[in-house]
Amino acid sequence: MPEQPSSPDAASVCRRVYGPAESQEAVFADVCPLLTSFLDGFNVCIMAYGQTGSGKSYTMLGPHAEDEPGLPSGAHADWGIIPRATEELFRLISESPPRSPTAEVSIVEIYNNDIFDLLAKEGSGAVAGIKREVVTTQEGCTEVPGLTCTAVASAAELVALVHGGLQLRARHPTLVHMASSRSHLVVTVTLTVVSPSDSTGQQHHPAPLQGLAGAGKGWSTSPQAPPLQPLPVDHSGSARQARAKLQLVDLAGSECAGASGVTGLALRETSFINRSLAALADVLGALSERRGHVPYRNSKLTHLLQDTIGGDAKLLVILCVSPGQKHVAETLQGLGFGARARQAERGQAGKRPSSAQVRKSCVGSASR
Ligand SMILES: Nc1ncnc2c1ncn2[C@@H]1O[C@H](COP(=O)(O)OP(=O)(O)OP(=O)(O)O)[C@@H](O)[C@H]1O
Repeated sequence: MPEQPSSPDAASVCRRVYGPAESQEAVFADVCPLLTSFLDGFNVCIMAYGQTGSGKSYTMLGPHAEDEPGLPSGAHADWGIIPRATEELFRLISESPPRSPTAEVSIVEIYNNDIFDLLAKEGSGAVAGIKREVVTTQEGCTEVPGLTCTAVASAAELVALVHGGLQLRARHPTLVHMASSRSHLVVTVTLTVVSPSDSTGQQHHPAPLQGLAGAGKGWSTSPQAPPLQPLPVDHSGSARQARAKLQLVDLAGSECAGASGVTGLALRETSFINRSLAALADVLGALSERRGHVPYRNSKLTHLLQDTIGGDAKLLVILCVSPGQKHVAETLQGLGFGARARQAERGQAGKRPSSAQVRKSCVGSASR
């Protein structure tokens, strides 16, 4: 893909197009503000979408992330969004007031429309991808009963867990990509702020996190972050909890079975991948058209991401496209997906309790 949008389509889809020589750092600079939003209490989703082999895993994780034993010390030009976001997140948390949020992480892959918990341990203590289900709670939030959520206190801990999860992720060589990911990877970071009640039993608002980001706003008072009602608030006991969710998603690649030459099991995987990506496009389409019904439950992927792509959440889609002429059909298909994501910016989710506007953005990324 050329450095500048080459067609009205590309120009209208993308907020920003990154050329082949653009650094990981430059891409992350545009992602970074969403971490501030997360710390302000918004649910946030950052996902990479594109055809197989176009650079999604590179963008989200970095090169050979499955081989990297954790977050290396010092600067690393090749780091992808997940290690960079993790590091930035904990930097911001370290600048928070004394009542800082606690962070938990869960890591799942969605393989053939089944959710596997990549942090779950068997009785022997070995990590094994255990199958889970996603449900919608009475409050309208998504939940995965039994999902392993591990408390993390540093970026290194979190990235080490991601590394461990990647060891279990399904991969399969295809004609297009020798190390093709056959599943969607979803890393979920949940921040919890607990605000204790005072001696009268009166409950305070959750501790403002804005000090972290210097925005001067709190979880429930920020004029720049008005739509905070949808945050699940747990009034159990004497403390009040507010949670915000960040989902970092490395999608499996869209794929033309003819081009990738897959057969048998891999062909079945391709079919599930393409169906779930179509379901994601349908959800974005429904959001952009402000339809009353958003078909989140048509696939496990969209059901799992419901809290961070619908309602008042902030979604950032990075489209990875191939610079090769022979991939132009896939590139156009990716731009079509991006256009839906972009249009959803002004849409509303029908099932969310708040009618506040959905805020979404789309960033185009050309892979090298
Ligand atoms: N910007 C880049 N600079 C250098 N190498 C890159 C870049 N983007 C991708 N690559 C390399 O191209 C190859 C394919 O990239 P990657 O694994 O990220 O593709 P993918 O879109 O995740 O593929 P799949 O959907 O099949 O899993 C990898 O070897 C990766 O390191």
